[in-house]
Amino acid sequence: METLMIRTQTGSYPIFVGKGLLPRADELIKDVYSSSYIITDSHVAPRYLNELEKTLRNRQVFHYIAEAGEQSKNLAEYNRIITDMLEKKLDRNTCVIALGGGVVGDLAGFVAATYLRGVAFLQMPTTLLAHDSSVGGKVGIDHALGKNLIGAFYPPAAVIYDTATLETLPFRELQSGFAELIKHSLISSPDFYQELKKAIPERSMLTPDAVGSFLIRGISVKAKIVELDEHESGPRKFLNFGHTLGHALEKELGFGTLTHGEGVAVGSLFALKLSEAYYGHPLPVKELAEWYVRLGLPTKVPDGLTAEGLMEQMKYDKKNRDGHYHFVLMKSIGRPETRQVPESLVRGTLFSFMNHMLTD
Ligand SMILES: NC(=O)c1ccc[n+]([C@@H]2O[C@H](COP(=O)([O-])OP(=O)(O)OC[C@H]3O[C@@H](n4cnc5c(N)ncnc54)[C@H](O)[C@@H]3O)[C@@H](O)[C@H]2O)c1
Ligand SMILES: O=C(O)C(=O)C[C@@H](O)[C@H](O)[C@H](O)COP(=O)(O)O
Ligand SMILES: [Zn+2]
Repeated sequence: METLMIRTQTGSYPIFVGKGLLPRADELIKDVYSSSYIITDSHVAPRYLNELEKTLRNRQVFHYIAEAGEQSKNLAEYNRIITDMLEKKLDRNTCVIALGGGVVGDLAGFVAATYLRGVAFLQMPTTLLAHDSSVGGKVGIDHALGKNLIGAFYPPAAVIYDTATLETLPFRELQSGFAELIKHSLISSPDFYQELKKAIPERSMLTPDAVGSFLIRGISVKAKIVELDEHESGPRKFLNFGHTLGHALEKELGFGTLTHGEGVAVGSLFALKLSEAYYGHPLPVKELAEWYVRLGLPTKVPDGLTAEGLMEQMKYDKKNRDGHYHFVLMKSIGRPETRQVPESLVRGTLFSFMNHMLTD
């Protein structure tokens, strides 16, 4: 097991990473609560819920199983969970445990942040993508008008990441999580990016064991940025690289159609194209696109979407200010910057991005 401590101005918490941690959850959770309330989903529950419940046998343990998928990250599901907790008369000495991927983590975290004005929260991630989502305290739900528009910063008391759970992850979810790991490499260092590309050049090499060796590195990139700027007034925005278009694609296609990582992959290519247009020098867009193709990740805006629809949707991005688009751009790999980008440049680059193959 490896342990990373994340220390911010508002507190600190451990991130435990290793195989076989699920049965050790009770030992790793230091505090004792009157009740544990596990929030999980319909794919994770049959595999891991029983195992977790058994380890928490000394407490009153409840669970809630949401339908798997992004469609559950909304106000209706949030309301059902809060109602269930209230009906069970759970008090403030309750610990909400998120057992699952980023959807469960974001939803359960928002429940924990708001139930009786806040109760303890624990993250137990089970997807590769959740190496990102379980760390840093961003919790929230989607609104019909856009992604993650309702939420809070609410750090967990601990993250317990049993990487053995990645063995049962569908391959598409491994690809999706890998896109966020690539993002962590892109925003941090050309060396990390090249090492990752060399180790996992294509889909047949993308296995839980292969990514396992880079997990701590990815988590460390995230943790260091969060330590500097927990509430996203500055450098934390870099973690949002590729998300402006990515989130718009997820929403416009209908939540759950594209995985989050697939959106981030296409969004990252667009952000690089926009960076080329903004700075006026070439960047390795084709190289990244070719890597995504070998990994089986998308590189294009899916058919059926319009540039104007996406321009409109990107207006909901939380980085924007005073009606202007703000993007995370890349001067070169490992050198992200947040910039206000003129609407005409965003529109022109988007039209061209939608009408040309990057890999030609
Ligand atoms: N809070 C943050 O900082 C942050 C960061 C990145 C992404 N996110 C959010 O995370 C969400 C995406 O997370 P995700 O990709 O983990 O999606 P997810 O939670 O929907 O999980 C993906 C799929 O895998 C299944 N699954 C999970 N663990 C499994 C396992 N071990 N074995 C078999 N199946 C398993 C789930 O049931 C689901 O069908 C998005 O809503 C995104 O916005 C949040
Ligand atoms: O932790 C962050 O900060 C991130 O931006 C990480 C992203 O990968 C993640 O998808 C996050 O949920 C996006 O946040 P949002 O503020 O753009 O909704
Ligand atoms: Zn993300």
